[in-house]
Amino acid sequence: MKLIHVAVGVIKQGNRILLAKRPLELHQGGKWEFPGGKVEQDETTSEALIRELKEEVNLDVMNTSPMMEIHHDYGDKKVFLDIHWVENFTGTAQGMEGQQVCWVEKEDLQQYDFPEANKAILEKILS
Ligand SMILES: Nc1nc2c([nH]c(=O)n2[C@H]2C[C@H](O)[C@@H](COP(=O)(O)OP(=O)(O)OP(=O)(O)O)O2)c(=O)[nH]1
Ligand SMILES: [Mg+2]
Repeated sequence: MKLIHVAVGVIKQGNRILLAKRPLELHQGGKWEFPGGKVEQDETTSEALIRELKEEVNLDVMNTSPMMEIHHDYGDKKVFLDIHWVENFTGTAQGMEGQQVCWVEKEDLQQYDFPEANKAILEKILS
């Protein structure tokens, strides 16, 4: 099975984290995610994340810093999530692909339905 390298951003503003809802037709559709997307050839994770966050949520990101890496097998798809913190950015978050986005207080994150692989990310954010 193909392994997909995904750049994922935990975007932080004060005590809040940005979430986006995955469109229903996509893999893991209908669940909440930390915005991001596939890393293309010849791109670093940070470059991919900066590109994706502009495309998906219209944020201009200055830099990112590595947070954790997760390998997960969904059965129909294997992912390598390369997760970075994003704290330096400008702009107002909006769902550029029609998806819902929202800023959520850290303490309220557990009320949202995430893909299975995200459990460890939540633990890290709350630790
Ligand atoms: N962006 C993001 N993806 C996640 C998270 N958790 C998680 O398991 N994933 C998985 C779901 C998808 O299989 C994959 C992300 O793929 P993607 O966003 O680049 O691709 P996509 O499904 O939107 O498809 P595409 O149209 O961009 O090709 O990683 C998360 O928190 N954020
Ligand atoms: Mg995406």
